[in-house]
Amino acid sequence: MLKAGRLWALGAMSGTSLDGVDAAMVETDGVLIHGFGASAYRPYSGAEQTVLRAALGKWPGEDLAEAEALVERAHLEVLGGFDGAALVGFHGQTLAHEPQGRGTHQLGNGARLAGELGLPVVWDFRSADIRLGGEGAPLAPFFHFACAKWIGADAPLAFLNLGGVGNLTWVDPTRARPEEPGALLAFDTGPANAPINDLMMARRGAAYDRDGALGRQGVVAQDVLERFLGEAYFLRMPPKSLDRDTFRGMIGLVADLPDADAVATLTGMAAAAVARGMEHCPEPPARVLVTGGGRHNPLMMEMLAAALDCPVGPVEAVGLDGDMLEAQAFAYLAVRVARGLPTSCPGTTGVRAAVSGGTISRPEGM
Ligand SMILES: Nc1ncnc2c1ncn2[C@@H]1O[C@H](COP(=O)(O)OP(=O)(O)OP(=O)(O)O)[C@@H](O)[C@H]1O
Ligand SMILES: CC(=O)N[C@H]1[C@@H]2OC[C@@H](O2)[C@@H](O)[C@@H]1O[C@H](C)C(=O)O
Repeated sequence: MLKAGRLWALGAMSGTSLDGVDAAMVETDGVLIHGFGASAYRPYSGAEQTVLRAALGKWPGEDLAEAEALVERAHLEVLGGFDGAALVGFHGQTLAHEPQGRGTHQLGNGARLAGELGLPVVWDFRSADIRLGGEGAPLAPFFHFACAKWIGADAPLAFLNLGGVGNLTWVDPTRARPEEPGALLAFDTGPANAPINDLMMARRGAAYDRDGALGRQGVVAQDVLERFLGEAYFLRMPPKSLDRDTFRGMIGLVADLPDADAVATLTGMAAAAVARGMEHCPEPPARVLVTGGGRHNPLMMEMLAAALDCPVGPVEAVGLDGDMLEAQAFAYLAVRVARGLPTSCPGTTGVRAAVSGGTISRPEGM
C-alpha cells in the first residue's frame, strides 16, 4: 500500500460518447485535492469510432482483439506524453454495463499498460462494487466531494455530468468524509448526448449537433417527451445506473419527426431527465455545476436552466475544467485505491458498504 502524503497521479477516461481519450494530472493524498496539472485529449478517428461502435454490448471472450488494441494504443499515445506521475488511473472503454446481470465491461488491459508505461496502473474500478451489490457507477462522486472541498463550498451543491449518459451527484460539503451517510447521493439521470450523436450520425453523417444548431431550428414534441418520462427508470429510487444504450428505443420515439424536431426533442429529453432526477435530492442544491460535453451545447444548457429552479452553470464558474473532470476523477480515485480508501458507498452506487474498488498492476520489478 502507498504511504500517506501527496503525489501526482495521471488519470485517463474514454467515455461513452466514443469521442476520444481524456487524460489529466492531479496532485492528491487521496483525500484532498492539492492541485491540478497538465491535461491532454486524444480523439478517436472516424475509423476507430466505427470499430468501437461495433464492439458496444460485447463481453470478455467475444471477438474484441482489434477494439482492445486500439483502445490501449490510444491510451499509450496520450499517457506517454506526461512526466512526473507516480501512478496511473485507467478507466478503459465501457462496452457493456448490466450491474444486476452480467456485470460491467471496460475494455483495455491495465496490466499490459503498466508494463508499457513502466508505472503502476489502477484499473477495473467498477467490478468490486458490483460484487458487493452496487451499481458499479457512477464513480466520480467521491471526486466531486473532494472538488466541493477544493472550491470551499459550504452548502449542498450538485455536479451534473452531461456525457453520453448524464449523471448527477448531490454533495453536502459540510460532512467530513464522502462515505459518511448523507454526504453524497448519486445516480445516472438518463441519456444525454449519446442518442443525439447516434441520430446525427444516422441522419446527417455528423458526429454531434454542434452548438445545438440543428436542435435550435426544431420544436420539442411534447407528446414524445411525456412518453419518454413514463419510462420505469425515472420512478426508480437512486442510486441507479445506465448502460449507454439502455434507452436505445428513444431513437424510435423520434423516428417520424423531421431532423430538427427529432434533435430538439432528444435534447429536451436529456434536460427533462435531469429535472426528474433532481426531485430525488435530499434538499435543493444551492447550484448545479455542469461538466462534460453537454455544457458546450447552448440549447441543452438553456433547456436545463428552464427545467430547474436553481442556478445552473458550467464548472468553469468555480475554476474547474469540465472537459477533464472525469480524467481527473480517475487520477484521484487511483490514489484512493492505492491507499485502501473507499471509492464508492451506499449513497453513490447502492453498494452494501463503502468499498475500495480497482486492481493495481505494477510493471515488473516495481
Ligand atoms: N460544441 C458542442 N455542441 C454540442 N454538443 C457538444 C459540443 N461539444 C461536445 N458536445 C457533446 O459532448 C459529447 C462529449 O462529451 P463528453 O466528452 O463529456 O462525453 P464522454 O466523456 O464520452 O461521456 P461519459 O461521461 O458518458 O462517459 C460529444 O460527443 C457531443 O455530443
Ligand atoms: C458504466 C459506465 O461507464 N458508466 C459511465 C457512463 O458515463 C456517464 C455515466 O454513465 C456514469 O455512470 C459513468 O461514468 C462516470 C465517469 C462515473 O462513473 O462517474
